[in-house]
Amino acid sequence: MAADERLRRTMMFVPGNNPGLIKDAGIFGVDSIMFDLEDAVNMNEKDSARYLVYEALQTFDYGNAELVVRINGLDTPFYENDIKAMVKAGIDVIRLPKTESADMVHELENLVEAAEKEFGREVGSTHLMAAIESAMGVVNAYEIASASDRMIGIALSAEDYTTDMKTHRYPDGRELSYARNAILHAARAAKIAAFDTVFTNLDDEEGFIRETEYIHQLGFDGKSLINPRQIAPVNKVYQPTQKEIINAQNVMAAIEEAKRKGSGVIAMNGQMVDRPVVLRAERVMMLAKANNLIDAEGNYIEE
Ligand SMILES: CC(C)(COP(=O)(O)OP(=O)(O)OC[C@H]1O[C@@H](n2cnc3c(N)ncnc32)[C@H](O)[C@@H]1OP(=O)(O)O)[C@@H](O)C(=O)NCCC(=O)NCCSC(=O)C[C@@](O)(CC(=O)O)C(=O)O
Ligand SMILES: [Mg+2]
Repeated sequence: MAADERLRRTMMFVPGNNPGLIKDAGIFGVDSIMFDLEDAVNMNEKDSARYLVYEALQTFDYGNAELVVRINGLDTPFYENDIKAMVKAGIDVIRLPKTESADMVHELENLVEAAEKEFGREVGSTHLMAAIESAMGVVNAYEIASASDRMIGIALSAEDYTTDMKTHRYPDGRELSYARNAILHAARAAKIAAFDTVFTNLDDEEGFIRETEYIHQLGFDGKSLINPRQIAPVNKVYQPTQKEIINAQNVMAAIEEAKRKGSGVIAMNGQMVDRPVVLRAERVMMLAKANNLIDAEGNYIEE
């Protein structure tokens, strides 16, 4: 699947030092599995965690999930070995933590390219994403997002970000308002995905759903998660309604008719249907398919 055609509603952290969680990470139906070599792993376990994740990538079948690894930061002694091992293992995406500038993305990209050549991987096949965890990262969000053709997304990391901003996380999320909007605009301008931050109170399901509805409304592609219990609520929020699916089907049919008539625009029930409307309809159909709401012919399946 091309990197930009994927749904990325759910990207779940899996601590790289926990063999049990690593082994079972594929059973929950998450869109992207993110093995963590950074903050979930103690300093004295950095080498063993890297080895564990490398072996897991050789051994286990994670189905259609996109495989992501969060490497250690560029200010640590670990990141070069992380990059080499993960590229050698054929990881889909490397997530750089605490990204503050385009230069950091360039440094990562150069090392990834060298590793691809060293281990016989196709140059350009390893995609990149950046976690934005500071005021400097937010200010430079667009230059980070557009720093490389390999970039598939940028993510807000609110735990470190709120610390950098000398605040903390509140239930209403107002402290994240500027960062969310800046990151979303940077991602959209660079035509890559935008991921909202983790929600760390596993017992506050209501608060989690409220936050997910809010970031869905803003336009985020999805969220970073810490636990499988968070997958189903996100998918539910991102699930299109029957009305939206039927409208999307009608849009697709209308634009086909327009094409037959040699036009890129047509009216449907008095509403203009053009390229942006079609792109939105295509995304609705993609989400409907992912939620098993349409059959192979694209017909709505009654629940
Ligand atoms: C929180 C808890 C200990 C709770 O465990 P509990 O066991 O109590 O949970 P339960 O619900 O009972 O688990 C039910 C079943 O699922 C299994 N299960 C649970 N979690 C699973 C999982 N993640 N992957 C696969 N499997 C899983 C479990 O083993 C059990 O399996 P079983 O026993 O067979 O039934 C656990 O979830 C966990 O460790 N989470 C990951 C934490 C983590 O990675 N933090 C670092 C990333 S954030 C960060 O760094 C901040 C950031 O950098 C972020 C940014 O950059 O975006 C920033 O600055 O903001
Ligand atoms: Mg962090």
